[in-house]
Amino acid sequence: MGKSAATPRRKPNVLITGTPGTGKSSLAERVAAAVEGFKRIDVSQLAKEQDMLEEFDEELDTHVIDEDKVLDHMEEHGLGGDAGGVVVDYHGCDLFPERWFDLVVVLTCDNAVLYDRLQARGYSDKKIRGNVECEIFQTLVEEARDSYEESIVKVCASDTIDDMEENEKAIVEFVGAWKSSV
Ligand SMILES: Nc1ncnc2c1ncn2[C@@H]1O[C@H](COP(=O)(O)OP(=O)(O)OP(=O)(O)O)[C@@H](O)[C@H]1O
Repeated sequence: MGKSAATPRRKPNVLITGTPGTGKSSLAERVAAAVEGFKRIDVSQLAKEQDMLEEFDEELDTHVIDEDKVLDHMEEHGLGGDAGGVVVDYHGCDLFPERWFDLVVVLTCDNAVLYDRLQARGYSDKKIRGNVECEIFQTLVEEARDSYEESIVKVCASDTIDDMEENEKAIVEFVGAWKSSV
């Protein structure tokens, strides 16, 4: 993964996105554990903990986050300053300011593998179908490419534990190679 030094951040900020179940939380946890001083923000978890949820969306079978509140909170807690060193994971990417991130990793997964993972979570058939369709249509890949500069968007397979280890290694290397522009 190439280095981008367009910002004065001392450490890069990394966004991990992808369809639910592709492995964002698992990878973000590993990265945060592997890089000293790196902080993780799981956006869904944050919205729940800080009571920043809007109504329950019956159609999507999930809570909708209050984006304005979540973004303000994130800006104040690490994304707004020059320190950097935040790894964020969320199943969306077009809500965040483009300037926040130096690397955007989109995880993808084989449809059958994803189906099994979501079924193992006890999701309804409808919710599984919705998410697998999201993966088939490569919705998050397109959203990331529409929202961020092409050179910082990396699409990575996340089918196996080997993939996860490889993705972790690539992100850790990217962070290690980072040099601030000031
Ligand atoms: N690359 C992988 N290889 C094998 N299993 C994986 C991989 N990535 C994730 N898993 C497993 O798949 C399940 C879902 O992973 P995880 O919770 O990290 O996904 P997620 O993308 O963060 O989902 P959500 O958006 O719903 O939070 C977990 O049981 C995890 O252990």
